[in-house]
Amino acid sequence: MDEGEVLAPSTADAIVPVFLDRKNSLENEQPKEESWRSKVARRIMFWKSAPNSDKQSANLHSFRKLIAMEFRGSPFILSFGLLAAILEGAVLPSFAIIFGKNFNLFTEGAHAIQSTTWKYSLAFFALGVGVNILAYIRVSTFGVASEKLAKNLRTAAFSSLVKQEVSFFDVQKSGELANRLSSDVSLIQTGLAKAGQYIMNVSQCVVGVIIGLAFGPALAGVLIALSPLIALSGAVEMMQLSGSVKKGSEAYNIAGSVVSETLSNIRTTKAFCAEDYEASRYKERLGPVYKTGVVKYNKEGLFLGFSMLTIYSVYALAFWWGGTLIARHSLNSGDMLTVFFSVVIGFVGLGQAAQVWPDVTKGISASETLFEIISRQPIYRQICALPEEKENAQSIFLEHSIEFDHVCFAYPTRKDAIILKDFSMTIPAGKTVALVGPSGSGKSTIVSLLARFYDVEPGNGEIRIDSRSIYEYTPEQIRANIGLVSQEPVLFSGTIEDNIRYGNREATIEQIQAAAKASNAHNFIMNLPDKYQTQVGDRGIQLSGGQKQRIAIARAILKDPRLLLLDEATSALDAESESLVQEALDRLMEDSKRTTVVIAHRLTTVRNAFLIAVLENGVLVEAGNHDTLMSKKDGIYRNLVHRQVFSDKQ
Ligand SMILES: Nc1ncnc2c1ncn2[C@@H]1O[C@H](COP(=O)(O)OP(=O)(O)OP(=O)(O)O)[C@@H](O)[C@H]1O
Repeated sequence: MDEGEVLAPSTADAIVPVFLDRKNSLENEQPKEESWRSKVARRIMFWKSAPNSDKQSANLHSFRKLIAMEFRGSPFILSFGLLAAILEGAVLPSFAIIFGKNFNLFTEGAHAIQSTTWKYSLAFFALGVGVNILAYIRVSTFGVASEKLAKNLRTAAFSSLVKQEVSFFDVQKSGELANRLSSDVSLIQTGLAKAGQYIMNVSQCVVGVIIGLAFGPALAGVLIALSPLIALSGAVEMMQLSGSVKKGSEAYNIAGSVVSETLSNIRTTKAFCAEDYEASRYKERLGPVYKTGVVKYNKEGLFLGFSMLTIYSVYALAFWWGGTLIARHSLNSGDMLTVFFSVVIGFVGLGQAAQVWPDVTKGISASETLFEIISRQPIYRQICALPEEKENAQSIFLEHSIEFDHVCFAYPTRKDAIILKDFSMTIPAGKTVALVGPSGSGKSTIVSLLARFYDVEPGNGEIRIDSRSIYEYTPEQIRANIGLVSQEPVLFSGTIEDNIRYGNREATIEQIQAAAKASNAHNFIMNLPDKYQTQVGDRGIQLSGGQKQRIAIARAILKDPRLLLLDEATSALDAESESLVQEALDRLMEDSKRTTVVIAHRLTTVRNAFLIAVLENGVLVEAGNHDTLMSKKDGIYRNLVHRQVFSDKQ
């Protein structure tokens, strides 16, 4: 196979799946003749989710997956529930048979009533006991199965979500995704629970109609012929109701956004004394919710009344026709009542089935969007090395250098804005390299490319680690060797110990304390009432910026990474915190096995770096150590340093 050859997904038997939607750039790619490329035979494979051609087939597909998932999870429970639902549905109209027979008995005189009526009473009681047991089995089995399904779906969706590439989250709103896990799964859960009722109702309808036809086809036929009328009135009522409910919830969603926005930004609201303003904004948006509610209840009353009128009209006709048949001796009174009640109970079942059907379909369509998340494969660039080369790549990491070779990069969401322009730089292993330059010049972008948060498109330059393309490693292999401390240290709710342990989940408490000591965090932690067991609050809100930063550094120390990425780790701190954090960082950078890329706003913190790279608008404009760059008359770095010294003095 030629170097740089691209295999179609069907022919590539990739070791690691690769996902990239960059057809255009591929077409333009001109593979360069480079010696490192000949070291490994490799293939590039591209994968893209096949678009769903047809909504209905997608729904059906998701439904099948859902059922398969459910049966895999709890085959016994659900089969048992299904059987119970069918039997329960059949029992309900059967009552009409006993009712009809008992009625006929009442016309046969006192002796017959006294000697036989207890049998019918017993039969009624037996049906009651049967329905009781079957209803319990149906509700509990479908309920348990739906809980189990919800748990499985949430787990699968969440683990798929966290595996997606970073650019996925640039497009998708995290709130919306979280909402899917909550509301879509609830819809599916309700759908499944209601499916039990639906099956029971359908069985009730079928058995009711069969009994009716068996006992009095002439009457049952008329009732069945009128059933579309009942169904139509019920459907109109349902459509009106669901339309109003949708409008109501849409109106409330608009109002509800004020609540979530205000509560999540409560500090800003308070700082601007905007509590009353927000309250009145909420009240104003609740206006349409109220109006929709008024319309909804008026319509509900009107259509309920209309549907009741239709039902009673059908009853009236049925009794008139039933009476006529009795008068003609075509039907006895008991059978007339059996037919009437069994068919009516059947219709009631049909009506109830129609009512729960929207919940079932909502569950099915929610499963479609959820399965989209579950089955989505992350898109990233991967060059698959031969197995032995791959193994080698994992065991040796960053022994020589990192090279950026004519890298051009634009973010996937803003393809027309080129952030890095023909950027080349070599970072020797074991050294500290600083990136400086004005805001927006692309410093953090370089860190993101190293952490494989984003990938450089083929043909737009290369990033190499020890002369091997960074894309021969999987993102996980790279990240396992990286420690990232960012400007905004992110802590998770939990204890301080939990947060430091994030760097190495196998670490002992002694190792955690050693890391905290090295990051100058141990002393402040020991002064807290619960020490390492102190809860840091949501996103670490109960700690100061400097404290959070030192915990983030302890986390990075515990990981003991080969490559340390410090993205303005001290910029938001006061002088005292900064010196404590800087001290911790210096200690972390000291390790001769560790390579460090540091972005620093304060240039005093990077003067000891082996190499300082100055960026402007994504272009490397200067590079060298502090002394070399300071010796350059009118040098950009020199000017930046002078400007900063001047502003510090002021
Ligand atoms: N996820 C993203 N999607 C699209 N554009 C982005 C994204 N992240 C950054 N950018 C853009 O890339 C450019 C470079 O940003 P970058 O964060 O790399 O700059 P920087 O030099 O680190 O800036 P600062 O010193 O302010 O952190 C900016 O114009 C920014 O708007």
